[in-house]
Amino acid sequence: RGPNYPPGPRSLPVFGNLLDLDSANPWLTYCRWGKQFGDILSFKIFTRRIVVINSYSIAVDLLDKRSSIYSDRPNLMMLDLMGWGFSVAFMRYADSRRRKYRRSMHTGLGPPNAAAMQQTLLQRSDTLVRQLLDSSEGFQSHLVNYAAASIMHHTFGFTDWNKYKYLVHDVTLKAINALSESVFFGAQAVFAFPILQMGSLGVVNHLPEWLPGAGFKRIAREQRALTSRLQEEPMEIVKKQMATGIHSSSWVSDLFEERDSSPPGALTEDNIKELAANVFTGGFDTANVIWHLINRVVGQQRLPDFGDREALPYLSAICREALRWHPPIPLAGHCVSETDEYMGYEIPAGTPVMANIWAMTRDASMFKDPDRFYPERFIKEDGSLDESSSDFVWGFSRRTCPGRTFAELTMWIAVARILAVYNIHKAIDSHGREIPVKEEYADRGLFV
Ligand code: HEM
Repeated sequence: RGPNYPPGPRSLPVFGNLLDLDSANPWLTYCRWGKQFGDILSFKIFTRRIVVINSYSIAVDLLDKRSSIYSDRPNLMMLDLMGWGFSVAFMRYADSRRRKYRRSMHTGLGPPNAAAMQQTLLQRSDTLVRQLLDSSEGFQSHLVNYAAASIMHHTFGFTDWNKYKYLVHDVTLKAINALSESVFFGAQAVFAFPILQMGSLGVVNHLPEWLPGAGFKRIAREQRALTSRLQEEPMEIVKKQMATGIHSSSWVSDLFEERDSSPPGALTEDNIKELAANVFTGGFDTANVIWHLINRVVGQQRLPDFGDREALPYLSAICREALRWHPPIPLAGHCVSETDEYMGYEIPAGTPVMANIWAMTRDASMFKDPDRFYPERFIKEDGSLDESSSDFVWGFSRRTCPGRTFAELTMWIAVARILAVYNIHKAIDSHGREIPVKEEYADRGLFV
């Protein structure tokens, strides 16, 4: 008898449970298994065992309380080959850059830098509201552009969207889409490619490109070209602008100035480049949340700004509910770095552990009538906002989202201003009936 792993479905000899998975919505398969096997379960992709956590309380027990061993990520050679080695999201826990970058992101994108972020977002949301008036059909692309332009503005100081939008559409989004389409057909898919687990670069490099299944070499080459552009090009522009003294101050220009004054531990130029690329590639899911706005109108004489945030808890509740109802990252994949025991089960070192955030959002004991979009659930009896009950949508403990404050501000001001100016209602079909809003994932972000 093998070790006492968490229970799970029977698996086939070669594929394991690969064929059982709904590859577009694996969290739904995990929910189904959860009903059968409990809130902690395990299954196999080929020979690789994966643990899934379906409940918030178990996620807290393991990912929070034992975070020193549950904050790793799997070793994915393929990502390095594709040039994604800069990404904090994929970095191993012990990587010395990880803590440095997270600390710096907290300074640049967290509460300490709220005033600068708010300044940027007021300008960008103003543009968004105007663009929606010019052409409301392009609603979704306006939102993507708003999220991207805000990040570009804050990070690099690029205010002229038309001039720099190629960096988003021709470089960054292409890199993200290619990664999620060609390699990630579901977060667990990375575990499905045994080749991704291969610890040896040498082997990958020696496979001829024409070999069936070796198409990843071509993908990797194309990806490397894009990931290198997305790291180099904006940085070169900022450096040139700084050299000629015409730059607008930005997070990156501040980091360069800090580096030049050389305090101990300052980031190197390579660090700054990688850090900026993290932010640039991290922010796009924000747009999807705003997209899921539902019909509620706030009457205002003027456009709301950040000073109104305290006084408008219902707006914050709408943002919270949008994130709960449709979490942009439905699965957070951690990896356990030491063998652990939980509830009598063994979880061997190196096992990927998936937190099924989507399942937690549908837990009726935490959220009554969980499929209903109902912002009021976040308003307490005294009218104030319930601040914490859905924080898990930002992930867990040492790997929680470092872009949270930036994303929350980006969403809040866009939602506030759109609702202040426009009536939003459900689309109407040809018979004049409302088309219900479906909770579904149209495209796949990096983690989905
Ligand atoms: C609505 C918007 C967003 C949501 C819901 C979200 C949610 C998440 C979640 C669930 C994780 C995984 C946490 C875990 O593994 O436990 C994550 C990681 C991450 N997010 Fe976000 N995020 C959003 C926007 C952003 C933005 C705007 C940025 C950057 C500007 C960003 C940068 C990152 C990075 C770098 C990581 C990896 C952290 C690590 O592995 O240590 N995210 N995010």
